[in-house]
Amino acid sequence: MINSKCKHYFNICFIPLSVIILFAISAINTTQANTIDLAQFEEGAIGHSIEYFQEKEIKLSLTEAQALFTNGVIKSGQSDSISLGIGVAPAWMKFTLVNNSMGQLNYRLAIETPWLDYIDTWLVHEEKVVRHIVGGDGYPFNQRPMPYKFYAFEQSLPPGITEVYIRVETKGPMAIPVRLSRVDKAIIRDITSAYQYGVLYGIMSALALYNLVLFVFIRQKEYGLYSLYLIGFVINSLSYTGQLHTLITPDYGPYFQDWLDISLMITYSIAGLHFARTLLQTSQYAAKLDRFVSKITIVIPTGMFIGFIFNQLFFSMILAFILNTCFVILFVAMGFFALKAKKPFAVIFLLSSVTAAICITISTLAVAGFLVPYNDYTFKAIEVGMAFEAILLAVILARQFRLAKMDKIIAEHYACTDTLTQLNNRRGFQVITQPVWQNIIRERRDVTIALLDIDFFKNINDQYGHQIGDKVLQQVAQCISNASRKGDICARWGGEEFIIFLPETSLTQATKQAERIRQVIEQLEVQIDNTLISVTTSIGLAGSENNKLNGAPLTLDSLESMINHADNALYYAKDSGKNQLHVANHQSSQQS
Ligand SMILES: Nc1nc2c(ncn2[C@@H]2O[C@H](COP(=O)(O)OP(=O)(O)OP(=O)(O)O)[C@@H](O)[C@H]2O)c(=O)[nH]1
Repeated sequence: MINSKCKHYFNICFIPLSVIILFAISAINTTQANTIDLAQFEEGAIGHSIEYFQEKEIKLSLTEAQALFTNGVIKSGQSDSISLGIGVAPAWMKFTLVNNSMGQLNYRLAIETPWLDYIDTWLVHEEKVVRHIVGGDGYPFNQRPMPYKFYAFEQSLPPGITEVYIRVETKGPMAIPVRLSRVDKAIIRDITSAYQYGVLYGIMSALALYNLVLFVFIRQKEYGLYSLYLIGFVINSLSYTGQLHTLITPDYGPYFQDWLDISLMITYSIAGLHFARTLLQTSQYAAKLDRFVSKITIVIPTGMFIGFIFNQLFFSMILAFILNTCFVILFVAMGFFALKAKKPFAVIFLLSSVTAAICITISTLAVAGFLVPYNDYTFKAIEVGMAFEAILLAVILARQFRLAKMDKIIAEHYACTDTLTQLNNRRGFQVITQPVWQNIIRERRDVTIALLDIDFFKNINDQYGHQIGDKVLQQVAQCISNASRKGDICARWGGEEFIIFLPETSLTQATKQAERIRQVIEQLEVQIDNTLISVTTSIGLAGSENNKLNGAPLTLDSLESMINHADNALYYAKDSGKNQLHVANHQSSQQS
């Protein structure tokens, strides 16, 4: 017991731990030098090589900033991404590039967060400003240094020393991951990145679409919410990685883009939380948590909307970050509660949510420049984690779908089966015979109905008791089933009465068949302790000859009248002394 529990928890922790180790290994490739020697530098984040300070109140000119870099209090970058908080004063950064070769070297400089509003870069060579590059998402797309998802520009660096000064001003999070790459390397990285995002978004979009189709046809909430969650995440990811604004909303301006970013951020969180509530049915065993989740998805968006009305981006942004953090924590919490309540799929859900939480934390810390190094792997950890989560959640939904289908099949089976005899019940008989009947009419075939009733059954009940009566019913049903042909449809019609539907059988052929069954039952001996009980049956038969019943061609409605004819024939058989077969159409009886 303990072992299997340990195994469960080990499973939950193993994959997230592997992910952490992977990222820790990837962290080794970081830049440490203060001055960058281009002969030994092809590409990478250069936060460790940056010196920086923040403006106090007055906007500084380049000359004033240069003076402060020489005489003022400056800090050295301690991580790959310089991170200073949300809504803080503009930052100045400086680093030095050394080209010891004889010729020009082509490099690209990129700041890989798309939400920095105003970025100015000055390249100073031999104490002269050789280029001033203006950009940031505060500018329309066509005014940016290059048509790229982030602030980026390319430059031929002459032999000697080039000092780079960057000023960044933004209302959003001041996370500044500066990356320097040789242009050829940057292009290869762009292509690789496009493929990686293509695969990630492809998987997630396919899952979203598939579940959307399921939702449209099945109308079960969790499929729709899951789909919304994934679509929301993909669009949000496109937006915060700058790709959405490059492709669709390039010229809508920073105001639109900022509000779109935070709206998308909460959309997928809300859909995700409601999806988890519905899937895990938390209201049944974690009512308080469930209510909290519901409330938070109403209160925070309302607060953000009020912030929007009063144009308080900072306020709404903080609320969006709170909701996003709650989303990660609550997802895991719901998984734990579900595991405690022994809900099906809780282990898989917890595994997926813990992995996603770890990956989201890795990406957030990497961009914030805290503990986790900033690199391609750590920046994309969030997408990898979410894709992993999306696949596991899809597995849960698929298994749930299969179980629901099996439940339906089982329910249908029970609805159509007589529990005592395991033959079809009246409903089962109607369900099964309906398509066969249609086929018979279409193909102008013959069919016969036999109604069987156990003789003096009340006496058996009275003499031996109801339980023994049940046993007799079971054995008679077994006899009928065994003696019938493969295509015949047998059912318990009610009480001690049975019906057999004999397709492709004319009345003449069926008479022989029914007589055989009557004889088999007559020979049956049900053993109760030391007593042997014998029973007989009376049988009424009605059927078609040359696809006609009483001279009229069979129609869709003739099944009911054929059963009525068989019932009348049975009555006649009973009335004529029982233990005999009577054929309705021929108005004659056949005495055993
Ligand atoms: N043990 C048992 N008895 C049942 C069940 N369903 C119906 N019966 C009994 O079957 C008996 C049918 O009695 P009757 O309709 O008088 O029929 P009969 O005694 O067979 O008389 P004839 O049909 O005229 O030969 C009743 O006593 C019912 O209670 C059942 O599921 N189990």
